[in-house]
Amino acid sequence: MAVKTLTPMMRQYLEIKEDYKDAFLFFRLGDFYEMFFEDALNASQILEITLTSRDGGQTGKIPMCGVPYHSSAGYIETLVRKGYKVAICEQTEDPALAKGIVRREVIQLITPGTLTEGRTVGEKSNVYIGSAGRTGEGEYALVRIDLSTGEGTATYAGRDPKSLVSEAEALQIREIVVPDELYLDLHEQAQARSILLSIENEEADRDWETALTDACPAPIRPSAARLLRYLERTQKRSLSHLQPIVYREQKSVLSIDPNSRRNLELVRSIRGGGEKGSLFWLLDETVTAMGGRRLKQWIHEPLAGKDAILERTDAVEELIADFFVRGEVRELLKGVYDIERLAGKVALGNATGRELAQLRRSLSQAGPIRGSLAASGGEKLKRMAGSIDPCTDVLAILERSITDDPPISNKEGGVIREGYHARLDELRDASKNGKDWIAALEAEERSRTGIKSLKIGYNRVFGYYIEVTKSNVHLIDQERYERKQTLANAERYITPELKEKEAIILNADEEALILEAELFQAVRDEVRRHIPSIQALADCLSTLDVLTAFAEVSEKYRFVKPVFNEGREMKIIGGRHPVVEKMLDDGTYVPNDCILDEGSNMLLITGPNMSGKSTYMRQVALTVIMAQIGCFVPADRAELPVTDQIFTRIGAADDLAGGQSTFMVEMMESRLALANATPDSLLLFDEIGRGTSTYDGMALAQAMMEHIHDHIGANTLFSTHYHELTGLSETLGRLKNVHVAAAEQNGRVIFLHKVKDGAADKSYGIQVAELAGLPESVIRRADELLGEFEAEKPASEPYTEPEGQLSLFDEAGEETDSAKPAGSQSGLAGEIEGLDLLRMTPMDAFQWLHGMQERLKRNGR
Ligand SMILES: Nc1ncnc2c1ncn2[C@@H]1O[C@H](COP(=O)(O)OP(=O)(O)OP(=O)(O)O)[C@@H](O)[C@H]1O
Repeated sequence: MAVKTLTPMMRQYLEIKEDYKDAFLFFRLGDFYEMFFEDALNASQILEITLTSRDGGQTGKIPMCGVPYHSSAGYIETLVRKGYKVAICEQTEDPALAKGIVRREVIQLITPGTLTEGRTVGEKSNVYIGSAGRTGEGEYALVRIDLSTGEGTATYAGRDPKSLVSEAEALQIREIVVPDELYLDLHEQAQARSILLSIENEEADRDWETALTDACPAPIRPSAARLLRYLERTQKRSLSHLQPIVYREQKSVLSIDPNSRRNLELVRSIRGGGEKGSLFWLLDETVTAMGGRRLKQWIHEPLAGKDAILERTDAVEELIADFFVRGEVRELLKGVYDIERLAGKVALGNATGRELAQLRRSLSQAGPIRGSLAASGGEKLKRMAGSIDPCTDVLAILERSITDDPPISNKEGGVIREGYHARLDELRDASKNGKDWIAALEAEERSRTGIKSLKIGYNRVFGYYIEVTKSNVHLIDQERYERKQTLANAERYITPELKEKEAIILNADEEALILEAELFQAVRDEVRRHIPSIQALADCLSTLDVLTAFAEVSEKYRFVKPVFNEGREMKIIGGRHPVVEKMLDDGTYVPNDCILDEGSNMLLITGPNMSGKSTYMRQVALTVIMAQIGCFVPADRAELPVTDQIFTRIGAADDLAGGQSTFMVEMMESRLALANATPDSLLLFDEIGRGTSTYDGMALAQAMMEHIHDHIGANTLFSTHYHELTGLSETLGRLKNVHVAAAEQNGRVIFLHKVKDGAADKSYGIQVAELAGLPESVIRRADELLGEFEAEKPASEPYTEPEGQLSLFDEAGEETDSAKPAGSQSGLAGEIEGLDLLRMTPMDAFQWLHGMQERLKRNGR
């Protein structure tokens, strides 16, 4: 484009746009933000606003669209939510004083990871911006910061792009800042998960001591530095509320891989995707937004150290015991606003008078909360009381300076309290006296002239005026009144005294507004100096909120305090799935025990479809997680080890977004578990291998169980429909069979949901299908076919006699007669034994099987 031929303003636009090519440039023009060229074409479509054009000088018409300044927030949010960036370009000098074109600058770049306000910024959710880098060792470092609250954490996140991006997704990161060289590596994965990648190659030159906690390892630091640089560059505001970034050492938390978090429905349910039905939903009895966010963080990162866990569970126990203190604390907490975000707003410079009043109200609750905890009998609660600093300095400043009920916006004044500043009081007095004088004048003029309808009004153009209807004009003193404006049926006048008072009032008002803005700014700056203590208080109160919520739910749902042992034994008596139990809501949930010990730490769970196998497995995982976030657990009694990692392979949440097939996801999750699990881990495998052919599936399932048994030794729950696998308990010493019981009544299956020792005897597949309402004809036919299959199959074939089937895989083979296929196939076992499976491809195996089948057919003839 021939830039020279453009108007000067469009040249200014293009110069600024040059630096923000990847963003929508909101260019301030009077009361509008305008967009031009491509931006206008795209935004008009996305935002469904009218596309117009503007004269661009010799270039002709330029596409343009705009949104009013006052309602811009919603439009900005829409664009950012959709993954775009918006650069806000303001006029940075007074148009009245500008020589030529008004100076304009981008004052903020709003991106998906830095959107701190708006409808869609959930109160109880964090908005994280992340930053990734690669360490010398080839591992990814992942740092995240919530700009609205100032908190930041850092971790290592695996070695491949997929694990990094899915970890970022699990950590609710919406945008990842990366250096150039990582962009291509991560691009595809990030796009699949709707995470924006932004490039930043420079590092911030902030004081590093304050940006990171000491524990943060050196390889992570460059990622943090780039993130801070990006924030400095895009926000162009004070970031003084950013707290030191805390390093999350993998060992200190119970690690749950992203798929497992999803599968276990920790913060979101799989069906529907909302919070309802998740563990968070069940436990969230917090009363502050900060508490809600803290609870989510805890659920994301349960603890893995006994002492740290006991700090929490002991406090919960004390809060349960002290009903009175708990009630009082919860009541007081209800008066606490989101001080963490309020502190963020103070730092970012956009806290209003009303928000400072909210901060004041919140701080005023801290003292009583501390008092209440201190008066309780509990040792932990007393200790918590000691760590609450109610920020009395800040409270005193706010009490002195801010009015009781400031208006939503600061524009009209009314924020600074009377008595706070002598000059402001004087000005307000002057204005008030002037207004009183005018009110008196109105009364006086009415009685003097006898015109009842005479009134004194005000508008911006003419200032104060005396208005008299036309029919009364003859009654006034024409000498004293100067006519200023004529309306349809009234005349407006001024008098010299009125103008004199007007000058006093307007000057006083104007000066008062300016002074008030200055005073407010000073108060805000003063508060800003105390941000670290406000954040410390926010930290204490959010923790307290979550602990009291734990006490509430634990009492309400009859949870018990878990006992942690030093070993790996797990003894859950009368355990329940807390969410399913709540959903049933009729007391029909059937509690079950789960005992894993030295002798048997692997359970192979069989039972009909719908009997409750997967619910049972999930309840064990949830019990472990609840215990390790410091909550009580849904059981009559629970003795638990401290688990270091949980891996699950539970169906339902297939990674279609990531472009994986069901079976592939299953295998990848299994690989993750087998590669990373330790003896202290908990593994849950729900129907492994069902995504492929029966033999493949069964073979994989058995091989995995053997591997876990022989090489990992972790507590493991394995559910299966392959009854053939139940014989494995004979060879794997620590594997125990259990089944979820069902009964049959009049040909119909009845689910008992009770977990019992031993393997299930029947699968009831067809009965369950009948329950699901499959057409009767199909059910009848299936029954018929089942009868045929069972009758046709020789004793040695799968499905009829578990032991027989199993022996096909049995190394020894010759132990049972049934292992030897009948008659002429007597060499089969030997041949199978001779196969070098590790060197065979699936195709080889298939061909071998095919050949074998051909032989059998020939022999049969
Ligand atoms: N202990 C229990 N008490 C009461 N109801 C239960 C219990 N366990 C499970 N249920 C109910 O049974 C339903 C099916 O449970 P679940 O999905 O765990 O079965 P499953 O055996 O894994 O089934 P499938 O093999 O078909 O996947 C659950 O939705 C729940 O409503």
